[in-house]
Amino acid sequence: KCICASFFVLWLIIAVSFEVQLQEVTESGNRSFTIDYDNNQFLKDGQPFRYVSGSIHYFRVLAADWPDRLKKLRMAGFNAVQTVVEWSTHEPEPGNYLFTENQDLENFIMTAQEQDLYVILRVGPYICAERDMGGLPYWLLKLHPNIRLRTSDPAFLNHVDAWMGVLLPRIRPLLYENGGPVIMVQVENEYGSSGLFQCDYQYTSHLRQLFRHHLGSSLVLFTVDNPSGNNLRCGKIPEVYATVDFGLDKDPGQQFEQQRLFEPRGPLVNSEFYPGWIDHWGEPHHTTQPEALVKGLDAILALNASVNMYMFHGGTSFGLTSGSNVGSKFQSCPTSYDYDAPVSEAGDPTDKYPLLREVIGKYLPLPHGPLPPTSPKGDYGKVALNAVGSLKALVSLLPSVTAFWPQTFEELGVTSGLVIYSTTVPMRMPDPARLALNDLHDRAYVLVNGKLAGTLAREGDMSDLPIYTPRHATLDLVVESQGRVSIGRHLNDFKGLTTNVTLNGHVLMHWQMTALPLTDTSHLHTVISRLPQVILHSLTGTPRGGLTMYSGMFNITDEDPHPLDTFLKLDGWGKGIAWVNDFCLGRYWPDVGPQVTLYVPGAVMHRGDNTLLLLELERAPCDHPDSCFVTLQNHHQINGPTPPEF
Ligand SMILES: CCCC/N=C1\SC[C@@H]2[C@H](O)[C@H](O)[C@@H](O)CN12
Repeated sequence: KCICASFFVLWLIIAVSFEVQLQEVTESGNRSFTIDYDNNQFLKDGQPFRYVSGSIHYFRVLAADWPDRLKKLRMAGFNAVQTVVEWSTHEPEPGNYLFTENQDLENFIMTAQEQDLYVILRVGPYICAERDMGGLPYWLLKLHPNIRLRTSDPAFLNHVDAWMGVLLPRIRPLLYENGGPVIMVQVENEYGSSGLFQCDYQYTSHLRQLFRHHLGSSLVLFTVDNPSGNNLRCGKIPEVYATVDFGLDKDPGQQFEQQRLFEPRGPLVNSEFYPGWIDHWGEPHHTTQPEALVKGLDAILALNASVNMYMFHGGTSFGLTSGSNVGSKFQSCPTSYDYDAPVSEAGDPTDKYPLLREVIGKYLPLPHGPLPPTSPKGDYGKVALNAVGSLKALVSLLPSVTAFWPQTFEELGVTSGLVIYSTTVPMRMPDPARLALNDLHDRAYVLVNGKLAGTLAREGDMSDLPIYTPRHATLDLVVESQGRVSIGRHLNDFKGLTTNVTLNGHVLMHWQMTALPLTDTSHLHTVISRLPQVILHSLTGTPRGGLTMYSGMFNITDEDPHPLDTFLKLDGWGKGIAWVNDFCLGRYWPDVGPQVTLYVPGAVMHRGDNTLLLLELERAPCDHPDSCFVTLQNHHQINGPTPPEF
């Protein structure tokens, strides 16, 4: 009798406990994801939950490859994916919203759910991420030249409200409580840590209210800041959970002590644990040792913390979307966003991958199944190229603008690409005359009467180029944007000639400006198709083959239903932009590295004839037709030699 009574009491306790938990979950008939401040943990449906997340940015991977990359994240033992949402990707021009194909954010989120992953969204509006202007659309500078970005400036907030009024209603149905995988949403990005030196609490509080209005009151909102100095003091938003970010060189215990100063209770969270770091053109590729990475992750997980690895898979800044930084000098970011991540830019598991799965397996149940293999790569060999026209000849077919003073890219309505600024030297100058661009953003090729006289760079001395200018000489400045600064006080990084140009101290006026927006090839195709009219001009822009368009064809006869990923090797080429079919692969600059190949996803090619287009700005190995080629090879080279003089 005693035993029966004990069993009954035990059963009763279990039943009541289960009922209480079920009550929590189904009280409002919804699922729940909350913070348990009493036990310093997350609760999912009332049960303790810890996430081990990896960052994959959907806009740095083709939609065709999302299932593969997300599956690799899950099979590595991670249970969540984190991505930033890039405003400029979805609204390239005011009111022009893109949410399809490679910009189909909802599809990415639902694909993650299909791969048994929760989703953590960092919706900005500012995201940093080494993107052009930190993900903010360039047209904010066009519409409001004096705008104060990332503040409560109405010129900024009005557009933020409109953008979030489009984005957040798309996200609400995908929240965990509504049946979707989205468990948390981040407000802004490192607001206290990204060198703004302004703590506009009106701005950050406005964002909190805006997010609550669109996403409801129960969603976990969070911020992230580097936990040094006063960062968290400036970045913490009342009623929004503060998390930190730090790399494997830091002691997790000490870093989380900083978080505890602002969140005395609640889960420990490292929102960005780095397996690599930012690369810049002309610097060595940053890497970390697998053992150190695993040891660092183990130490974080042993503290029962939740963590996101930034990046799990970095992918590629296709097109001209990569940003830049301004430290001691201007530093532009390469097209590859490999980040020495556990899954390489081309989507292959690295030697870090199995080690991470092993350490995560100490804390979370691992999915069963074979580890993903390295995918085969295409070796399509040499592609012969021919010059199709000098840039100057091509540009002569485009509409231009005249103005007294030089205008910026933004004033001309150019997101990214080139602007050719032309003027006539008004008077006879002593030879040589000193050309000064004063504030060049970012790189300029200087031509006098159509002949290259020199190159000026923002990271160099742009204020003293000796040139020989006959009377009434034509001065052309081919100016390239290398990506807007993505962090800090230089975020409003206007591109082009942002101040006056002087020659021996004389201010040059009366400029003709021709924009060459380079976001896709449809524009260039139109121009090139009118080639016969410009064939009279010299085919190449400079004696070394720079400032010239080159085109070639390659045929893919794989029996494979689709072409294989491959890598574009540009031996002997200098610096430029490459397209395959109508897809802009991005900038190349093998002259300075560290990447000397461009990743070419199989999804941008097709069986049969494919076109390859290069806009080469500096030099081409085309003195002889036999040497004028590039190679599509089966391996990537992203830590190539960096010349000391760069
Ligand atoms: C204290 C300076 C912190 C700068 N933050 C960086 S540099 C690399 C990474 C990415 O930009 C990421 O988008 C940022 O959130 C954090 N971070």
